Amino acid sequence: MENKMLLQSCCEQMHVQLSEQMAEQFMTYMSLLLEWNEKMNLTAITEEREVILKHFADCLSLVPYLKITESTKIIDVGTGAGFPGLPVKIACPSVSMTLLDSLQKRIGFLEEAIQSMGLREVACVHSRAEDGGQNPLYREQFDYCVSRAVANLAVLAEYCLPFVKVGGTLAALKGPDALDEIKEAKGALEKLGGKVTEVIDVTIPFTVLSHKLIFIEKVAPTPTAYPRKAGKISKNPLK
Ligand SMILES: C[S@@+](CC[C@H](N)C(=O)[O-])C[C@H]1O[C@@H](n2cnc3c(N)ncnc32)[C@H](O)[C@@H]1O
Repeated sequence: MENKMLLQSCCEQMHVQLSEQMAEQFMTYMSLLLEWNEKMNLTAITEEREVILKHFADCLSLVPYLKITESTKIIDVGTGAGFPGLPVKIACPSVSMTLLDSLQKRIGFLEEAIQSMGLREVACVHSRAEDGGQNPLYREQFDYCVSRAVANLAVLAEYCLPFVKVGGTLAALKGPDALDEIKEAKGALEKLGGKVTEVIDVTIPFTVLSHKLIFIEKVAPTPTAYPRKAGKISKNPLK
């Protein structure tokens, strides 16, 4: 199946609205991703079909579960080459999206991709989550924090929940061990002001691949002691 048709078909199956313009933006994103990937390590996925299924469709599986308004602000922590933040932004153009990563060279790629796709209201931030979460510009400023493949849930929650407003949500794309991670993160979530509200199983169309979407509501402000300084969080995860 031709690339654009494959993406459109995935979106139909996942109940994601995809206009012709959005489909074109995804094709631009894919070309740039594969071109830049020859010069720097952005993704281990190098086949176009796999990019569509394992990156684009995988990330777009979040979209039907997000409550988007004209003023929704989202941050993607540990975005890498823009996943899941850029697919979400393309599919939900009204959101204000912040893409945060600690690696400067990935930010260079993101800036070119955003410009080439003509996206507005996307900010790229070169920062560790540990620093960004203590910065008043970003702390408790977002309706959603989204994240994929960055850390186990106890560590991820400390990276991400400080960015989320009370009443907002951390949405994490997780693999098959998600339920064990939730159990292990129970104490961390309580300390950080988070509460798991929903876990959804998703199968990526045209594949046997599945993942879990974990939704964690921010039910109380995160104490100012969190996030702790770089290094401390992953060495000594909250219990
Ligand atoms: C395995 S990659 C995943 C990238 C992307 N989320 C995806 O799903 O393709 C992990 C990314 O998280 C970033 N990262 C790891 N720890 C981080 C931290 N403490 N603060 C900010 N970014 C971090 C890395 O630089 C890397 O780009």
